[in-house]
Amino acid sequence: MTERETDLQSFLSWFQRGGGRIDTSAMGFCYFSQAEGDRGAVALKDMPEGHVLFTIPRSLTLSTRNSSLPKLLGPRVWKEKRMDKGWAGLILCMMWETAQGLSSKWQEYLETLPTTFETPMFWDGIDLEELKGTYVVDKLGKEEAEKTYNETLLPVVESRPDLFPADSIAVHYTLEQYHVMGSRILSRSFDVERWEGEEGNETEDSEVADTSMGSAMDVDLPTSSSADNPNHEDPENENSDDEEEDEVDVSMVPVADLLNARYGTENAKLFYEPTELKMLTTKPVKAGEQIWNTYGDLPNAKLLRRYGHVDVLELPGGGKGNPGDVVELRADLVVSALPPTIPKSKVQEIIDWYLEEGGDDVLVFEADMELPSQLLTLIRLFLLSPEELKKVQDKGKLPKNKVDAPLLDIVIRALQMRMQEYPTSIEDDETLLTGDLSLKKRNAIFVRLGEKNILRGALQNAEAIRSTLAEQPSDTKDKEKGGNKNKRKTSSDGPASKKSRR
Ligand SMILES: C[S@@+](CC[C@H](N)C(=O)[O-])C[C@H]1O[C@@H](n2cnc3c(N)ncnc32)[C@H](O)[C@@H]1O
Repeated sequence: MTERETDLQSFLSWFQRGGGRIDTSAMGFCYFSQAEGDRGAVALKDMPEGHVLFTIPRSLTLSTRNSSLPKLLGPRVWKEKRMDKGWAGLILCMMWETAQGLSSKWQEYLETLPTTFETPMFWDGIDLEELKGTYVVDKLGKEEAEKTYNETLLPVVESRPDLFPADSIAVHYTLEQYHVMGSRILSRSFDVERWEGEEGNETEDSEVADTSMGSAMDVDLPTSSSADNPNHEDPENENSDDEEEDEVDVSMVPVADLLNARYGTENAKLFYEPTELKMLTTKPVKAGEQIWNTYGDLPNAKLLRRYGHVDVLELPGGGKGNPGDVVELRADLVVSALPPTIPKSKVQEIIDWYLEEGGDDVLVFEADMELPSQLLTLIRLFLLSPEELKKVQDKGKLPKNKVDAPLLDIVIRALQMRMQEYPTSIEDDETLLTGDLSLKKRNAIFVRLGEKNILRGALQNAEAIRSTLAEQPSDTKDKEKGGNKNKRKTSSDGPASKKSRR
């Protein structure tokens, strides 16, 4: 047995001693290549849907509810110091539990968690250059994380030398450790819904545990596999709804976090019960297949940013990539693509009104290459006459999609400008992928190539609609709505009710 295998075995023994149960006749853990996720689980026999692969006592999950640190600091201080907001509290608990060494209940678990990551958060400037054109770097949230560390976490640590001895600060409570713990949470935590009446829900402790902002994987009610508990976004970038925060504990869930995920392959999911969590198969699984959890079939940009890997599958239209890819187009780029004849003051007024009405500041193109309806709506607003615009504003309703040549010209210009944000072409990237590449570079190329392919498809779609319109008699041109009568499609859903959370 290699050293890594021995470590994994001793971790699994710890798990079982703590009350965790694994059906070892049905499932085993093994090592894949790093590009394929390192550790993972495989089925040892055929299993039907609903087979219990393993169970985890709630007491073995690591959260601000289960760690003793919040109680030692005191619930009032915990809240006052904003340890109940975002992930700072859980990060501090994980740091503190690590510092406790053998006396921490989770020592063996914490020792198995990664200390290095393939996520761009840890890349140097040269590697980050490979992501130019994607919005990944803008969303890393490194500065925000550093601010939270310096302004929120460190003052707590320095205020209680009895809990955080001075000589341990430089070892366990550093900024580097803060990023490591944050990355562990980002890539491995679960939103675990509280069970009604669970200890602490009505007591002072429940206030202590009211913390959560984001996590990696879903947990479902035992009775409903469709009742998704949607993932929050990362804490380093976004705020989540307080209501949702009240209902879940962001938790590190030993063993459940050993499962990898790949687009469209989920065959197991975590369900919660009053005292334990259960990993069940969600479809029949054959012996030898990998057990896949779901991370939500995310686009490669998000997978890379959160988890440090990308999904590369055969695509229906040929080539390889992630069918869940998307590309984002910022509304300010749409504004830059407008004809100079539209006065700046009008542009600003329209943008302000559009955002107030719930329009999105980022327009998302998906792999189906459809033109997002919000994009069409936004551009239409700029093309309305002052009278039409006033009518729309008086009604307080965004206009319906109407696709015509002036609108498509702007769409095409915006897409071309977006494409120019990438320093390399699609052909460059395809050639690069045939060579010998570092994992980081390969992953970055798949992210940007997936986005560019969508942009190219959307551009071709827009050009095709424009040509179809040009061929039509002039009296029918303006009547086309949303491209329905054209072969190529535009998206038909209305504007989102919330601004995008980036
Ligand atoms: C929840 S953990 C899964 C267990 C992990 N493989 C391990 O060795 O501990 C998530 C991490 O696994 C890796 N991973 C998961 N799915 C993957 C995939 N399809 N391809 C490559 N890496 C994957 C990524 O590094 C990700 O951050």
